[in-house]
Amino acid sequence: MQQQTMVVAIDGPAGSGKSSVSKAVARRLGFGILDTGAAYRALAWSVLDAGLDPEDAGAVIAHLPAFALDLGTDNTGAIVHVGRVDVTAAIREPRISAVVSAIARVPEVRRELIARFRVIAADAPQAGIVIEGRDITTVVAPDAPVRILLTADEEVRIARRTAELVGSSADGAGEQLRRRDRADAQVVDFMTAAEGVTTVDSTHLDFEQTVDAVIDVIDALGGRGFRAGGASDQNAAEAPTEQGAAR
Ligand SMILES: Nc1ncnc2c1ncn2[C@@H]1O[C@H](COP(=O)(O)OP(=O)(O)O)[C@@H](O)[C@H]1O
Ligand SMILES: Nc1ccn([C@@H]2O[C@H](COP(=O)(O)OP(=O)(O)O)[C@@H](O)[C@H]2O)c(=O)n1
Repeated sequence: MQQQTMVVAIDGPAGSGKSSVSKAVARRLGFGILDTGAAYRALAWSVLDAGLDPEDAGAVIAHLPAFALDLGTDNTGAIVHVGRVDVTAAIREPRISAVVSAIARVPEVRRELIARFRVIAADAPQAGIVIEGRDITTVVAPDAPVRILLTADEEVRIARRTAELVGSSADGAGEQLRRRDRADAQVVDFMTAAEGVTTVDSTHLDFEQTVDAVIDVIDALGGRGFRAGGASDQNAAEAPTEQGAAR
């Protein structure tokens, strides 16, 4: 990862608020965003679109060279294209959530997408970028100056995710989220903070409070100073290890 681009790395389970909170944080700081989950989802979409079986790792790997991903970093709502098709909305459909973990567990897929993430982050036009996913703090950008694990209790995450869905797509959303977390956790540990990673628990925080808690961590680590001049103008304070957890 080129360090000219200030990186804020955020990991967490499904429904913890990674993409919505990251976007709001990025908007406040004038940073870009990189939603890595959107890339895995776009690959799942592309595999289905090509009529391939997402459980067939060999077929998925063979499909990678043809996978023309264009992942925007604009913090007002990153657009996702596969080739010329805008898949921004389609990749959120339950049929994609149902198969994405099978694709994301293939090591060759992870290697390829991580390489693409590094290029996108390094080429981002903004001074900084918030990269969010499952393995950002540990694998994609372990040297990022700001690394955060965003968590919330499972019932709260399910309630937030279900509230977004309408009608029949809400049915079974909780069970699907649980199943996906279980499958994903076999590949990377995103439930416990790695060394040097600050936990923000949003269980008892509303959306704005969560955004504030993340910004507080960034400020405590001197991350905001990168905004103006490309280098931190604050002394990196000792990072808090827990933020935002109401007690
Ligand atoms: N602290 C919070 N309080 C209430 N709702 C939240 C909070 N954080 C996120 N949300 C909402 O929860 C839903 C899931 O968030 P999302 O950003 O999609 O999570 P993730 O990207 O981790 O799966 C969204 O509707 C979002 O607006
Ligand atoms: N860094 C990442 C990000 C996502 N993923 C995979 O991509 C899927 C979709 O990620 P997402 O972040 O869009 O999921 P939500 O948390 O938004 O529900 C996850 O369920 C993982 O299987 C991953 O393996 N590694």
